[in-house]
Amino acid sequence: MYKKIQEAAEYIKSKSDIKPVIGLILGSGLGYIADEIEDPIIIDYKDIPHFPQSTVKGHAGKMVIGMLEGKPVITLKGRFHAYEGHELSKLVFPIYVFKELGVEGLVLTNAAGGVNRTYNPGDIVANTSFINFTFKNPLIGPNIDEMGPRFPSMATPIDRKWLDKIEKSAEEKKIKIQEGTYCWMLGPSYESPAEIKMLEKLEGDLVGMSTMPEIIAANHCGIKAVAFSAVTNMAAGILPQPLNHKEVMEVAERIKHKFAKVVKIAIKTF
Ligand SMILES: O=P(O)(O)O[C@@H]1C[C@H](O)[C@@H](CO)O1
Ligand code: HPA
Repeated sequence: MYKKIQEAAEYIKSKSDIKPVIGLILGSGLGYIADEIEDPIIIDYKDIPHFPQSTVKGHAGKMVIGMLEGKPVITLKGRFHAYEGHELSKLVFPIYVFKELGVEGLVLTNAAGGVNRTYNPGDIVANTSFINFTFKNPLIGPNIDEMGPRFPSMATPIDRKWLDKIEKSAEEKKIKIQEGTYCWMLGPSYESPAEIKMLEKLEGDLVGMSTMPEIIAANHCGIKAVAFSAVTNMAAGILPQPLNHKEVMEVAERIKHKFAKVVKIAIKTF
């Protein structure tokens, strides 16, 4: 696997002189943040050796490299989810490619359902802890020793000092960031109301179908990470209406200016 990571990284290096320090992964409907990158180099996933392909609406399948907030960044407009049928190790392939390219900080974003009843659609919530309700792990298989140890710690999944700086700066700009525990579910069906009741009892605050595998890989290979949810809907059963991906995309679109500000603060404060 390490050879494949190196080959992907070599291809990306051949396309851009920029050495990215921060990686961004943009969740459902959140890809617009990459449009603000200056002098962007855009690479199709299909051209990168061994890279998986995006199959979900709102995930463009393009890598964008350039400068944002004065820092060199590499961005994925579109991530990989287990429900698309990707092998679990493929979900985190880009994180290892980032590491190989020299990335030190990772900003993850996702669209999520609000389990915590104090949230509202449109809120931004920093993911401060994670519960794995898939009982699967992207590190299953031979360990990539060049990337990290067989048994990495998940004691501090996100970088608390970095998040403190982001929250302080957001507060000064009157942007509210809440905190919560993100529950990783497999999807692609949204949860049943009974599952959401279970998550509530277990003190989950957000529910989604991504992000945690990327957090695990970042912890494995020693990249500092922060993660933010756009609460696009209240989780199943909290409100009477059924959920749909169109609504998820619409709410992500509605809060795009606020969400983009948070991502830019994250880049600036790293
Ligand atoms: O990639 P993210 O986690 O932002 O996407 C969420 C989870 C599903 O892919 C989709 C469901 O609407 O949005
Ligand atoms: N559940 C799972 N994933 C999601 C949701 C949800 O309610 N909203 C956006 N992504």
